[in-house]
Parts: sequence; C-alpha cells; structure tokens
Amino acid sequence: MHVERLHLKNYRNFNEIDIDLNRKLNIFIGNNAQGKTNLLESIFVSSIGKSFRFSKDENLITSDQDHSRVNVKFVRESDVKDIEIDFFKGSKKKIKINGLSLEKYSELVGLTNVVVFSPDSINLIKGSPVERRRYLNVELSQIKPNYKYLLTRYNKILIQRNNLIKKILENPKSKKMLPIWNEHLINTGTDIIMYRLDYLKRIGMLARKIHEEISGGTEILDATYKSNLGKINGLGKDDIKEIFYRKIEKSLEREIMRKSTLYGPHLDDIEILINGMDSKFYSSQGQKRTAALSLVMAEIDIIYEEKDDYPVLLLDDVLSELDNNRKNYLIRFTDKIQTIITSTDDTDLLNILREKNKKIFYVENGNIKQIME
Ligand SMILES: Nc1ncnc2c1ncn2[C@@H]1O[C@H](COP(=O)(O)OP(=O)(O)OP(=O)(O)O)[C@@H](O)[C@H]1O
Repeated sequence: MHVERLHLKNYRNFNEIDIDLNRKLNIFIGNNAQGKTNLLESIFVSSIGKSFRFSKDENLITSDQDHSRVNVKFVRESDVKDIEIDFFKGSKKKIKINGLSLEKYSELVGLTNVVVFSPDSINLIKGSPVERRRYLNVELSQIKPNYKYLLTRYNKILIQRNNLIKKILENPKSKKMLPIWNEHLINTGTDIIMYRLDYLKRIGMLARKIHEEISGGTEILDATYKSNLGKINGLGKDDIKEIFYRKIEKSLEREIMRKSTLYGPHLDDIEILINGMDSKFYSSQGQKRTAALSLVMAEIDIIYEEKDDYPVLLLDDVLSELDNNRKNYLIRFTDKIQTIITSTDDTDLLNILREKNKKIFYVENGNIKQIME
C-alpha cells in the first residue's frame, strides 16, 4: 500500500497543498518549524483518525480558520482508498471514503496502515504507562477490528462501574448492582488482555531479533506484558478471569475509598528490559532509541503478516540521531515499503540515499516545492 496523493486545506500551518508522492521514497527537507511534522502527521491522521502527537482535533485546524481538510489517496494494486476527513471547530469530524460517509470514525481504523517513528517514539520506553497502553491500543486496533470494539465497550463499562462505586458510598444499597458490572468488566477486560498478551508475545520476539541485529548482537531486548493482576503471562483465559475476579472481590473497600476501579487492563503496562535491566531506568538514550526503533520496526512485520501488505512508513526527523548501523537498518526498508522522511539536514541524508529512486520536496513556511534532481 502506498500514498499516491496528499491534499491539505487549512491544516495547521498549511493553507492549501496538493502533492503527488513517489511510490517508494519521499524526502521532505526544511528548517525547523516549517511544517514537516505537520505533513507526516496529516498522513497518520488520514489512517488512524487522530494525531500521533496527543493533539486535539481542533489543533489540526489553522488557528484563524474554523475548518480543515485532509485528503489522502492510498493505493494497493487496483484497490483505492480515497480518504477525506473534515475537521470543524466546535463539532465532530466527518469522514468519507471514496465519497461515502462513514457512520463511525472507528470504521476508518485498519483500512489503511501506517507506522511512525519520530523523536517522541522514545516515550514508548521512557514515558508513562499511558503512552505504552496507547501504543498497544493503536497497533491492535489497526490489525484486529474486534479489539477496537472491545476497547470502546470496556471504556464504557469502566465509566459505569466507577459511577456505581461512587454511589455505593452514599447509598450502600446500590451495591447489589455490582456483580453485573464486575462480570462485564472481567469478561471484556480479559478479552482485551488476551489480545495484548498475544500481540506482545509476537512483537516481543520480532523486536528482540531486530534489536539484536542493530546492536550488533550485544543487546537482548525483552518486551513483555505487565498486568496489574500479577503474573499472568502464559496462563489461559479462564485462569486469568479467575485471578481478575479474586482481585476485584478483595479490593472493593479500597475501590470505594479511591472511587475508582483498581484492577483491569486500563492500568496495565509493558515491561521493557535490555540485557535483563529495566530500560526505563538503566538504559542510555541511544539504547532507549534503539529499543523504540526495534518495536516500531517489528510492527511493520506484524502488519505484513496480518494484512499481507506493508504499511506506509513515516520517519520524522530521526535519521540524524541514529548511528550508521541503525540508519542503514532503516534505509533497507525503503526498498520494499513506501517511506516518507522529514529532515532538516539535506547533505548527509541525500548522500546516503543518493542511489534510491525518490522524490525530494522542500518545505518552507507551509509551502512545498518539489526539487528536481
Ligand atoms: N493549528 C495551527 N495553526 C497554525 N499553525 C500551526 C498550527 N499548529 C502548528 N502550527 C505551526 O506549524 C509549525 C510547526 O510545524 P512542524 O511541527 O511541522 O515543524 P517541523 O518543520 O517539523 O519543524 P522541526 O524540524 O522543528 O520539528 C509551527 O510554526 C507551528 O506554530
């Protein structure tokens, strides 16, 4: 799958742009704050429906406008997905695919696939558990349509159960409603945990291989699911449900005091070790970046296994931060999958990529100009 055309209107600092991309490699060069990340972000937005920068939809609209449009044409052989998303100030976004409106925005996710590696990807290692859960949710939603459904359901159950817990404090009689919400929480929560355990097992193995290769065999990466139910890796669904049930049963008093649900996948995390040590606390910046790179690159393999097609790879200003081993590892991908790279540094980058079939663009203050080689 590749992006053939990109059209933006009133998107962040772009007034209006229309560009045709190369099937393989595209390089966007420009100084700081010219719009390079905005451009990559718009492609991600067209695939996932929201930004990878924790931005609200409203931020995607040029600050003095009240509407923006992202229109991206994805092509896979004869299959075309022309995605158009309109963002409005003060009302919900509207999505069309090949001219037909989508009822729910969740229907967009998984139709096309993108993978992004940016300076923020390091937060996968050093950021909070929220960021790792978000990573799991985005990745699993792209490849497993049922996961997205379960996640939406679980979040609704969680809100209802938390409301009930708050009510019990004022009115202990409402406790009789609790078993039904516990059952919903445990059933849907365990389904989510099963998906995540399986995903982490797969991505953990792939990322370990990649990490070993790019670190020249000196580092072993372990990425495993860390549930707040305790040690559940390797257990079957019924055993996990049983543990979940016991934890919930024992924690009711504390839950009432804290006014929230204290067990479940909404509080889980990923444990990332390098050579057996927690990478969050013991690894260097370079090691953390390599671990993040390995996890992101492993996503490409998983998407290929699931979809029988490669995703579009978005690399935001990351090549200059990597050493030659890591750079070469990334560049190898550009032969098989469409890659869109941004950079402030043209000489070094163009030197490494000089043999490749590519398009080069120059980004300046929200304007884009293709450079002819
Ligand atoms: N909603 C918006 N309306 C108008 N301008 C915006 C909006 N959001 C961001 N910008 C502007 O876009 C510019 C930044 O673009 P971007 O983050 O893509 O930079 P960049 O070219 O990737 O730079 P760097 O190399 O520093 O990462 C900034 O000048 C910012 O003020």
